[in-house]
Amino acid sequence: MTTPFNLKWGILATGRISHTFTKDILAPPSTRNVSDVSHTLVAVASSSSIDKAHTFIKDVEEELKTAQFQTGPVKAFGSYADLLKNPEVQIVYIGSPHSDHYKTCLMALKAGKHVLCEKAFTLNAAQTAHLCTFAKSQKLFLMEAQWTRFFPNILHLQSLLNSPDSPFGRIYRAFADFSIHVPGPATHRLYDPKQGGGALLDLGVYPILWMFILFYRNPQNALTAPTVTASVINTPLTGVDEQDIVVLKWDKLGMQTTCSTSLVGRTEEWALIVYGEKGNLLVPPPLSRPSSYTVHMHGAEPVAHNLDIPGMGMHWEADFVARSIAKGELENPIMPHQESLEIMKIMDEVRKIGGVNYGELEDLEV
Ligand SMILES: NC(=O)C1=CN([C@@H]2O[C@H](COP(=O)(O)OP(=O)(O)OC[C@H]3O[C@@H](n4cnc5c(N)ncnc54)[C@H](OP(=O)(O)O)[C@@H]3O)[C@@H](O)[C@H]2O)C=CC1
Ligand SMILES: O=C1OC[C@@H](O)[C@H](O)[C@H]1O
Repeated sequence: MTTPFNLKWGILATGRISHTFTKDILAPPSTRNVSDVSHTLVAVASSSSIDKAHTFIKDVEEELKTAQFQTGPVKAFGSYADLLKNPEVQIVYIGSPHSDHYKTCLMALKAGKHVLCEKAFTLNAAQTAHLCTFAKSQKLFLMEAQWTRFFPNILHLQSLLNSPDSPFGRIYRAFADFSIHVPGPATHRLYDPKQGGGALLDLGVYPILWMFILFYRNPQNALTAPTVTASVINTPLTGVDEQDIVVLKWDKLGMQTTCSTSLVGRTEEWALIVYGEKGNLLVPPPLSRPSSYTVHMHGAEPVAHNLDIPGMGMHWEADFVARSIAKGELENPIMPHQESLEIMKIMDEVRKIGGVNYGELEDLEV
């Protein structure tokens, strides 16, 4: 048996999702039948206090100990810049708010680190384009953490729907929705324009990315971006988008898809319905991590397929990142730069229609 490629991670930001991601990547790869790659946590940084980094490490270690997982010595830092000076760190995971992604990605790339950055990648397409070009010029790996794309069953669905012999036949249309119910307060990350708040960047990215999973790569679509129309309602609380309805028209496929998202009135029952000539595909909420999908062929009983997800399921994207880095790839073919850019362009268009902008945070710092 060959030794697995081990990737050494630094975590930037000690919030909710960094915690989930860190626990997932430290679960033994054997728990998900993986043997070619493994992950080590070498450092954690908080932008606000070194105590938060220490607490984060302690909490993760405590939780993993209970499950009898092992971590090695982990260094704590009180600033992102300090962690980036650590030569042991090969890649950073960025779990800060949307408004911080561009600045921190750029800083990490300038420090010579590979980067996996949470969704939404940046505040706008120009920032994404700049990061992708810069990462390539530095020969560094860069990826937006669209983790849902890496679930084995979702990769299976992707190839099924994009195959010339798709069991669903011609697809007529599809509806996807990711809505939750968080009616405030104005200081909440989702409402705060200084953190890149609003439904679209946080949740609306998922219905759009599902349409990319299912349709963008269809051979007949020839990697053509859809045209976009949208309707947006902004919240009186802070002016960011509370509700977005986005219609994507895929001319080469002769179909259109609806993507909706809202911070109030959460999705019930089905989050995605794909209507096909021979049958329908139904996916329950949340679209970030559905626990099953149902195939309902016309004239037959619906068949539910459960997704077996150890932990939260964020390790799968990390495994693919490790494989890319082991091979010297600068982007991963499952989540390539071009798709992040196309999705960001769609969201730019929607924000333009809704008049939502983040002021100087949208500038390009170089
Ligand atoms: N993939 C997924 O399923 C999910 C992804 N996300 C994404 O993760 C990111 C963070 O979300 P989440 O973890 O819920 O957010 P949290 O508010 O829980 O954590 C964000 C962390 O970012 C750091 N930070 C850096 N700059 C700022 C700033 N200006 N204001 C506030 N915090 C800052 C802070 O850590 P410190 O002080 O230590 O630097 C903070 O704890 C977002 O991009 C979001 O879209 C969120 C939830 C689920
Ligand atoms: O990515 C996400 O998925 C789950 C949501 O609850 C969260 O707000 C969002 O950031």
